Amino acid sequence: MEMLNAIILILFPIIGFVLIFSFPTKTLKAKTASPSNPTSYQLIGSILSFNKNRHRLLQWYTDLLRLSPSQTITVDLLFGRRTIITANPENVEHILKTNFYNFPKGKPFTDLLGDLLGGGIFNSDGELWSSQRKLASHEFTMRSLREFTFEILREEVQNRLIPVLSSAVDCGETVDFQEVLKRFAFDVVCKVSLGWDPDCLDLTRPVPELVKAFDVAAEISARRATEPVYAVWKVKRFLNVGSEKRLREAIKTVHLSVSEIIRAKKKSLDIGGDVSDKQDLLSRFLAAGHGEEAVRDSVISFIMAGRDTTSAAMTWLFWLLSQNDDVETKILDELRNKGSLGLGFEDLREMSYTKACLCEAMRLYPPVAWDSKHAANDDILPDGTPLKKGDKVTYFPYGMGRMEKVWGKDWDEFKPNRWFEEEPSYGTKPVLKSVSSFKFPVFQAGPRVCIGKEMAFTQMKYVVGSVLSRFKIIPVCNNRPVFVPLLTAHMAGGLKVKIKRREQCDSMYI
Ligand code: HEM
Repeated sequence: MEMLNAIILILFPIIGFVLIFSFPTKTLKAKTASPSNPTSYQLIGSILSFNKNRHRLLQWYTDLLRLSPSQTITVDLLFGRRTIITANPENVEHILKTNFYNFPKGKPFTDLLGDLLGGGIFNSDGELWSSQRKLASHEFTMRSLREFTFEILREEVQNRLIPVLSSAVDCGETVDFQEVLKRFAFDVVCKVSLGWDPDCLDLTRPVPELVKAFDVAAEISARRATEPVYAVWKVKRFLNVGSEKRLREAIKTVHLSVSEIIRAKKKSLDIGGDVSDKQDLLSRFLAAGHGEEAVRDSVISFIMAGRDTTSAAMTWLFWLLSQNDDVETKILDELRNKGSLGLGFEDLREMSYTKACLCEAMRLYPPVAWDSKHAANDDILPDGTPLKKGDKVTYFPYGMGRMEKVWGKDWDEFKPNRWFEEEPSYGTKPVLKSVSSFKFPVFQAGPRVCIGKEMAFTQMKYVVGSVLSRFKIIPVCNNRPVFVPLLTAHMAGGLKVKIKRREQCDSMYI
């Protein structure tokens, strides 16, 4: 086996080199728009251009989409799957809603995450997806889940997040705020999904093995998609070498740990258990009679979907606020009118300015930068772009948030006011605009819209409000941070900050 590994490892780059350089490649070529010709740009055979831009795909695609008359491009790579990338809201509506059944995630996508997520809701199509969606949607509309989640948030913020930040103030430490928010979100999503507390917000303790395993598994699974030749990761997986070997080990840790938690939960449910033990998603799925493996896949999907998304959005918002004092002051004004005993559920509903800030941060830095489906049959997008069965079709929230045609000339400004019907003025209750989810598909849209959207806003408003009313967050470095996409986006190198206590803290709330 060792010998075989060595032979393939030597042969693979050679074969790759020959494949890439033995075919003529063309650089970007614009097609003239006409009714019979799609109004999209086409990149033909340009594996070299792809490779050259591999480290800056977000920017490359965004620039090309701006040049395209209908904000749609077609990438045709030699040996690769044809990919259509769109930032056009009408196309997005067609893909995510109007012709939803023609755009499943598809096997090429579910293969990438299949080892980790199995047939969980996040990684399935058809009947397998639909039955999980029905059950989960039912649970997510239940008041009991909302109350349970809010209680978890309150505990995690009051007993862990605030003390961690207070101690950083007292010691004058520099803190990686992205890491703090990630650990916070992991605790919350595990408590909601599994009824299990990983207790990882304590920065003095090493990151728990399960958290590390989730990080490794998510990162390597996502990197599979960026291999220029799709088969590379499959060969590595077959041989169990390199990153695929690390992935296999990480997935084993995740599966074993979650299975152990499920067995313990089943035992506690069998013997009656405490009622508070039964409010998490795991207990709800077990009560619905699903098998152990199906439940395991489902809860892992929820953890994956809910763990880094909220922390990514908040990390970027805190950075944007540090650059926009006037916006931060307006959030503080909104908080000033809230009760003295901490934020309540009703207070959160009224925090429309904070919600606008979150939306504006996610417009520029969406936690899920792009997302792909695969055409089940030939089709034509509303802008005239033809699709063949099997084509990869990507809608692109990152590019959409940066299109003048979608957001106007001031698209690059951080302007929460754009989310209101009218400029909010002091003393009046601002009304949020209803913005099409196909223009802002940060939570996806249509039948597969993010199931945790409301939970996410509750969590983010609660954290932003609780932190800002007590502390000023000051980045130690003034450079613009780098946005890294992967499965969920993050800030390269984290967000290193100093934290100051606000003087008026006591007069706001505890
Ligand atoms: C800012 C926070 C969040 C953002 C931006 C976000 C975004 C998204 C997006 C873009 C999708 C579609 C992904 C795809 O189909 O490939 C999705 C799906 C999903 N999200 Fe979220 N999400 C967030 C928070 C959460 C939270 C907190 C949870 C739950 C704990 C959650 C649960 C899910 C689930 C279960 C799905 C799969 C839905 C389905 O396929 O039917 N999300 N989310």
